[in-house]
Amino acid sequence: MLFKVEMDVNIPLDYDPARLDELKAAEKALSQELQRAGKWRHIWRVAGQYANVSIFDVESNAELHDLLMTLPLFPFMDIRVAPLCRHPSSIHEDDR
Ligand SMILES: O=C(O)CC1=CCC(=O)O1
Repeated sequence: MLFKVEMDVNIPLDYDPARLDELKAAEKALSQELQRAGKWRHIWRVAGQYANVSIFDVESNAELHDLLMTLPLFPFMDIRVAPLCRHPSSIHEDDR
């Protein structure tokens, strides 16, 4: 199942910079692990914003929920999720 996930990151201005660096490093490591596993298909920075648009490929709504909850930056994120399905004009056979 494919989902568009929009993540806005809002870090408090007085948050400890060293702790923030740790969280960002952990977030990057987990994101890249999930990308290698094929679960996190795409991640794009939204220009001019501390935000991304991502495409996830997971088995269920519950798997997506559990995965998003494990993100180290989850406590600082506003997340919007939209389910995706194949567009009838798509030429990509592997789109589902
Ligand atoms: O910087 C972001 O958009 C938040 C984020 C998600 C995965 C990652 O590595 O950073």
